[in-house]
Amino acid sequence: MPQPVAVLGTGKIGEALLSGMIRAGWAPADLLVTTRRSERAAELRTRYGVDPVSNADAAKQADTLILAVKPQDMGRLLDELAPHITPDRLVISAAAGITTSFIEERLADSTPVVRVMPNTPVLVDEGMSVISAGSHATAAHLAHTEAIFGAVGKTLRVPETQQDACTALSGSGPAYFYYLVEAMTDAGILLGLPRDKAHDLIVQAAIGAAVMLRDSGEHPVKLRENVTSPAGTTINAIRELENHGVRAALIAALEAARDRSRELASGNNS
Ligand SMILES: NC(=O)C1=CN([C@@H]2O[C@H](COP(=O)(O)OP(=O)(O)OC[C@H]3O[C@@H](n4cnc5c(N)ncnc54)[C@H](OP(=O)(O)O)[C@@H]3O)[C@@H](O)[C@H]2O)C=CC1
Ligand SMILES: O=C(O)[C@@H]1CCC=N1
Repeated sequence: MPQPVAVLGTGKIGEALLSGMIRAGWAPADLLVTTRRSERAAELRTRYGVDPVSNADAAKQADTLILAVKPQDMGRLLDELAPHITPDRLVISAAAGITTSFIEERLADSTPVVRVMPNTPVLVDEGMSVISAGSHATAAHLAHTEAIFGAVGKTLRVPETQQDACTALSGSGPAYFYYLVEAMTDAGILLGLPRDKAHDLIVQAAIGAAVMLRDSGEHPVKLRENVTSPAGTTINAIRELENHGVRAALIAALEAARDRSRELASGNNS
C-alpha cells in the first residue's frame, strides 16, 4: 500500500507527475494535489478523480510532498507549509535552481529534503529525473524518490553541485529538440514540402536517431559519419551548420540555461 504522496502546485510538471503516478498504479485516493485557482482544481478532479486540498492539509496528510511551484513562488509556499511539516515527512522539490539548503532553512530542523529535476517526457514514461540529497535525506529517502520518479522514466543521482548543469541539459533539454524540429519543419516548407509531411518526416527522423543513440552502442560521431557520404548531401548541410556556429550556439545556450538556474537559487527572481 503506497504512502500518501502530495503534489503541491499542479501545473505542467506537477500534472505530468500526477498522471504518471496514476498510470504506474497509484490510486487517486493515495494522491493529494494542491492548486491556486479553483478552475484548475476542477480540471484535475475531472481528469484524474483526485480531490484537491489546501497546502496545509496536504502537508498534514501526506508522507511525501512534491513541491512543483515556480522557483519564484517557493519562498511563499514554504512559509505556508512550515508550521505543518514535521521531520518525519519527505520534502521533494522539483523547482529549477532552488537548493536543498534554501528549503531546509525554512522548515523544521532535520526535515529531509531531496532535489529533483524531472523533464516533461515523464508524460510518456520516458522522463529523466536527476536526484540529489539534501543534508538530512537518507538512502531510504533517495530510494523512495527514485521509486516515484522511476515510475515515469529514468533516474540519475548526482551531487547537488551538478544540478544546475543537469537542469540546463536534461530539464530544459526536450525544448531544444522541439525547437530543432520546428526549425527543420520550416526548412522542409522552404524546400517545397507541405507542412504536415515535413513535420512527420522530421519527427520520424528524430525518433529513429534517438532510438539508435540509445540502442546501437555507437558514439554519435560514428552514427553521423554513417549518414555522411563522400561528396553527398549531408556533408553540405554539416558545412552550413559549422559555418553558422551551431555547435558554439548550443554550448552558449546551455551555459545560459545553467546560469539562469543558478540565479533562480535565491527564489525571488522575476
Ligand atoms: N515545465 C518543465 O518542463 C519543468 C519544470 N520544472 C519546475 O517545475 C516547477 C513548475 O513548473 P511548471 O509546471 O512548468 O509551471 P506551471 O506554472 O505550469 O505550474 C506551477 C503551478 O503551481 C501553482 N501554484 C503556484 N503557487 C501555488 C501555491 N502557493 N499553492 C498551490 N499551487 C500553487 C500554479 O498555479 P496557477 O496556475 O494558479 O498560477 C501552477 O499551476 C518550476 O519550479 C520549474 O522549475 C522542472 C522540470 C521541468
Ligand atoms: O524553463 C524552466 O525554468 C523549467 C526548468 C527546466 C525546464 N523548464
